This record gives sequence, structure tokens and C-alpha cells, in this order.
Amino acid sequence: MEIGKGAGESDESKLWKFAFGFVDSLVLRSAIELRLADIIHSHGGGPISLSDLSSSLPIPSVDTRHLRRLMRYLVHMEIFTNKTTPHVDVHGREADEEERYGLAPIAAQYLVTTSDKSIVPALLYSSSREIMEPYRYITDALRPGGVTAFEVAMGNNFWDYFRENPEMNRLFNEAMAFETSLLTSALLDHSRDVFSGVASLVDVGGGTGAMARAIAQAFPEMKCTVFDLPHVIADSDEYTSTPDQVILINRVKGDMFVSIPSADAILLKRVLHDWDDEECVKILKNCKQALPAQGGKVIIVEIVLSADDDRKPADRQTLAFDLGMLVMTKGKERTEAEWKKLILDAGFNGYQIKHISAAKSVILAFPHD
Ligand SMILES: C[S@@+](CC[C@H](N)C(=O)[O-])C[C@H]1O[C@@H](n2cnc3c(N)ncnc32)[C@H](O)[C@@H]1O
Ligand SMILES: O=c1cc(-c2ccc(O)cc2)oc2c(O)c(O)ccc12
Repeated sequence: MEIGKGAGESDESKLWKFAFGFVDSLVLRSAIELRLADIIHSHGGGPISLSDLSSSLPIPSVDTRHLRRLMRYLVHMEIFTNKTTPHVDVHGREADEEERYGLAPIAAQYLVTTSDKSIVPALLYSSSREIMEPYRYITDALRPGGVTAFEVAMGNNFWDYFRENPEMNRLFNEAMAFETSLLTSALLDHSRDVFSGVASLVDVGGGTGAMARAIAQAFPEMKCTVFDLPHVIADSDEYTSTPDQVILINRVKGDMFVSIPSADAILLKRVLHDWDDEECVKILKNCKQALPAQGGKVIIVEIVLSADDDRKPADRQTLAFDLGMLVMTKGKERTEAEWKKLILDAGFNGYQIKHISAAKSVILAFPHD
């Protein structure tokens, strides 16, 4: 313990933790690549011996002493559990002690790929080279002139890179759809009034249509359309079926900076935070053009930063999202005053904000009185 410090962590150990913060994400990635949670799950949830685990891995050979060290770290992260039991040899004699591993609750819920709550696509995406490497160039993103850290690291802008890399396009779309699945019930249960009575809706930048499908399922009379770039729409399914319903949505390819299909309501979920103010005003003006002459609304689902967030570092996740936008795109998270300015600059008449979950809000922008 440092002199003058309480019983808490020393400043030095805090700094070491920051310095090696990437280790946890990459160890988790290795656990996913090795399908450790799936193997233990298919072994009845464990416990499974180190030798059985080792012989079930999707790689041809492994040094079990190395695997044991990886498992030791994952047990420390509380992803897996471990027990040491005496190993009995073929003659019934007690030989060496043998490590056995089980799934901790977090792995059983989120890391088994067949679980409804599997977070595996989002973890593979966020620990990919394409997403980790740009963070090494944050300093470059501070220069005036608009080149993002992603462009410096990957040699292309974020959206064009995905267009040219189908595997990353698929991973990004899957990660976005996973994020949507976490928010769907909060959005539909707590904001039913926002959608009820709407005859047609276009989800602009709606990815592969996870949200449009959830809305179509909750409001079967509504004509729902997902609108996105051609390579994203090409990665989406035409329809999905539940045991009692076939959910059909329209899928339209296009560019929101050019024009947007007409509808009573336009949804923009986590789209505007990818763009600078001038680009957001352009997108919002195109949305306004797509709305009817009377009524209509734009439904924006985004983070609304509290005005003094830079003095409240407790909400680190929100600040990390904002930095993520700085690193990947030309966007940012915004305060209510910043949202108000964008909406009014795009020619809308009024707005209303509803808080829906810890991180997200619904901002309704109305074009007419
Ligand atoms: C951060 S993702 C959000 C996806 C989805 N709305 C969600 O919340 O999961 C932003 C989306 O905007 C789309 N996008 C980017 N540029 C676009 C453009 N010019 N026209 C239409 N969509 C675009 C991307 O392909 C991507 O699907
Ligand atoms: O690069 C990203 C990553 C995310 C993301 C991935 C997985 C999660 O569980 C949460 C967020 O979100 C992004 C996003 O919303 C965006 O507009 C651009 C890039 C990313």
C-alpha cells in the first residue's frame, strides 16, 4: 500500500491496470476462438478435465501447460470456475491432482453460442484488429482536417472499409443487431405511443433490419421498411418467421445523403452519432422531405449526454462510446442543446425527448406545428 493511501488500490496498480486493459478483451477473444464455453456446455456444463478440454479444442494440438495458464486467467476473470480433484489412475491409485473447469453464470448466459443472449458476435467484432488498431491512432484524430483514426490505421473510411470487407461487414451488422436486441423491449414497451397509429415507417440506416422486424412484429398493420447501403441490405434476410407469424419487411438499398423513401415516420437509431453537425443537418433535411405534408415525425434513438458529462467521469461507458465515434467515424454523442440545434437547423418545428434506458433516449422531431 502506498504511504498516505487508504486500503484501496494504489495509483501505481491503477496505472498498470490501464496499461494492460487490452489483455482482458483479447483473452476473452481467445476463449471464443477456442470455443471453450461451447465445449464445456456440451460436456453438461462441466466440470471438464484439462485433458478432455484440451482434446476437444478446434485446433490440432495444444500444450496443456499453456492451456492451463490461459484457463487460470479466465477463472480469475470469473468466466469459468475451477475445482481440483484427485485423479485416480487405472489401478485405482490416487495420482496427480487434476483441474476441472465449469461455466461461471456469465459464460453460461452470454458466451455459449446457442444461447439467446449470446454476445459472441459483438465480442468478436469489438476485439477484431480493425476495431482495436485505430485506437492506437487517437492522437492523429485530434488534428484539424477531419481524418479519423480509423482512416489512418486502415487506409479507408469506416463505411467503405466494410463495403470492401464482407466478413467485417457481416460481423458489424451482427454486432449492431445484437445491440438492437438489448434495446428492443425497452423501446417498444416504454414507447408504444411513439409508434402506435403510424401507418408506415422507414428505418434509415437500419442495418439488416432487426429493429424494423421487431416493430413489424409488434405492429402488424404498419408497413415497415429498412433502408441502408447496398452491401448492408444484401446481408439482410427477406423475412423471418416466429412460431405464429411470418414477419415481412421491405428492404430498400440507397444513400440517405441522396434521398430517403417516403413514410409517416422515419426512425434514425444510432445513425446521427456517426456524423458531424453539417452531415446530420443534411440527413435530417432529407428525412423531412420524406415525411407527409401534414403530421409525420422523425424518431431519433441516441444517447443524450447530460450537459456536465465531462465533469462526471463515472459514466465511463458513455464517454467510451463518444470516443469510439471520434476514432471510427466523424461523429459524436450530443447533449440536449446540441440535438435541439441540429433539429431546428434542419427546419423542424419542435422536438420532445423521452428517456428509455440507462444509456439511450428517444428524441422526436416534428416538422409541423
Ligand atoms: C451504427 S449503425 C446503426 C444500425 C442500426 N440503426 C442500429 O441501431 O443497430 C449505422 C448504419 O448506418 C448505415 N449507413 C451509413 N451510411 C449510410 C448512407 N449513406 N445511407 C444509408 N445508410 C447508411 C450503416 O450501413 C449502418 O447500418
Ligand atoms: O464500432 C462500433 C461498435 C459499436 C458497438 C458494438 C458492440 C456493442 O455491444 C455496442 C456498440 O457501435 C458502433 C456504433 O453504434 C456506430 O454508430 C459506429 C461504430 C460502432
